[in-house]
Amino acid sequence: MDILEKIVRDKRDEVSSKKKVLPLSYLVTSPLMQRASYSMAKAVQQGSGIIAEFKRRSPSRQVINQSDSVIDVIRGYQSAGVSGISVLTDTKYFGGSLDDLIQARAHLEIPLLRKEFIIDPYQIYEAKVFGADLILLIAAVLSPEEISLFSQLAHQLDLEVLLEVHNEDELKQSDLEHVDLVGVNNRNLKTFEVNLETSKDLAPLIPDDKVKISESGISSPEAIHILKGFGYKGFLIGENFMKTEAPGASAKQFIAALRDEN
Ligand SMILES: O=P(O)(O)OC[C@@H](O)[C@@H](O)c1c[nH]c2ccccc12
Repeated sequence: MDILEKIVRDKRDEVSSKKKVLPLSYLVTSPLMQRASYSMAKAVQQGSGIIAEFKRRSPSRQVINQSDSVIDVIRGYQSAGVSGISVLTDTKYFGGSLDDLIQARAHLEIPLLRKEFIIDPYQIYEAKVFGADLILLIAAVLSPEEISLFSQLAHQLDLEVLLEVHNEDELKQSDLEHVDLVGVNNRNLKTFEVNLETSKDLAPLIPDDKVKISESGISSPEAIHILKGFGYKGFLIGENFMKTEAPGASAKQFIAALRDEN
């Protein structure tokens, strides 16, 4: 069993326990379901394009940053001029939580992505209630039918959809009708290998009406410059900022360097 299969197996158990404690009917009737959302698709096209991630640890790197609080980091990111924020909500493998998402929401006026392994509609309602503006759907763990159903549900809840792919087959098999942004993950979630060529190779296969996002392993303004040449508008960056002393200040420097290049 590879790591992705393990994560998904644990996620199914987690979701089924949660439903017993907080039934879907409670989420659906929450007044928070009516909250207006920010558009990541618009934000990345109008701003720096950087989507900065709050990430304490990951299966490929046990300690990235265990000391900074979510509020300090995302406030720093926001004032650095990022277009949006991503918060991991998986606890077992990434050390995140829904509480991180709630805290982030309370301090942000820019789009917020719930970074999660979504395998059940329940988690999409959760994303809405706990403050996200968009959800991630990972093609490697969903059937084409699930991608279609989950993305329709997200739109009904006024959430945008970022569909993550990392090869041609995943892209071709996916129903993109209700997908707003297509993210190419440069990290293979099964082997953890990172290769920016993945973004370059898949770029021409992504339909023009989808906002292109390049995810993972991005550590220099030069890389962004190259990816922009392939049509990418958004850039999801976690470790490169989180592993430094001051993630917000690092993001600020990075964005200043980007502007200098243009
Ligand atoms: O820390 P990085 O290499 O900059 O990567 C960020 C983000 O792309 C990565 O955390 C990620 C991309 N897709 C995911 C799916 C699940 C968990 C995490 C991820």
